Amino acid sequence: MLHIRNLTVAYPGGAPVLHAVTLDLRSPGVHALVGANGAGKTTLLHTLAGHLSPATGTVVVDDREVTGWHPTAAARAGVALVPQGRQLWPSLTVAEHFAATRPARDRDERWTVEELLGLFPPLAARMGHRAYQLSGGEQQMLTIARALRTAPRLLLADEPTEGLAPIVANQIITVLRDLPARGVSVLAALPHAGVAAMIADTMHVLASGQLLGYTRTAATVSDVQRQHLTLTHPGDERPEPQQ
Ligand SMILES: Nc1ncnc2c1ncn2[C@@H]1O[C@H](COP(=O)(O)OP(=O)(O)OP(=O)(O)O)[C@@H](O)[C@H]1O
Repeated sequence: MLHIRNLTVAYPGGAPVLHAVTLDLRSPGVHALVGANGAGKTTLLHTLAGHLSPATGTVVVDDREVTGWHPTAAARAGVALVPQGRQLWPSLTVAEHFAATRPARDRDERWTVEELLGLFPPLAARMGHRAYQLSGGEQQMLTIARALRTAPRLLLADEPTEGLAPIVANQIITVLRDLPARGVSVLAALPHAGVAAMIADTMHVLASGQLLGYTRTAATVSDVQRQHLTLTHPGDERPEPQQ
């Protein structure tokens, strides 16, 4: 599904912020990228979505090498980004967001507006409202719905519950959890193992630009935190094999 090999990424004029990241997601599902602020989660998702080109390494999605592709080409390969901070078009209505976004690939898959409103019922009453008039939760729903409109097979979600009230965060989590059953896998960047444990089948731990290993969420949250702490100590690094 997704195979990342030795990915090193730097911003222009800067030192690398991702160091030889290797990650395999072989099974459809919800996968979490867990790490503290500045660990490199956003950088990795933006590289996968084609917004950044790696200095070295490769990215393969469904047997197609997409390394360094333009974002529209990555979208055609079935990758969609739900960016941190939402980045909606403030003056466009919900309906106009849907109208302006089309499936990116020659695939049979389609998310109709009705299906998207079924996932996010609060948006149904807001079709004529502009993005800036929506609540934070509604904006996040629209951001995810807009990404799904491109008919992805892999949804990259950058801190999808950030800043949301618990009840709204739970609505978002429920939708993300159900997406694999509808043919969409999820890679979600999350700062806390607790939320990751609610969402994900596997957690991949990123620290200071290095991917340290993964754990299944069957482990308790405290196990994950202990493993993270252990793994972040040089000399104690014994990453589990990547899935
Ligand atoms: N546009 C940029 N130019 C230069 N450096 C950047 C840029 N964006 C991020 N960085 C740096 O890259 C490193 C990784 O940042 P990144 O945003 O990927 O981490 P993150 O894990 O997503 O953290 P956060 O949760 O705070 O977004 C940080 O040191 C950050 O300062």
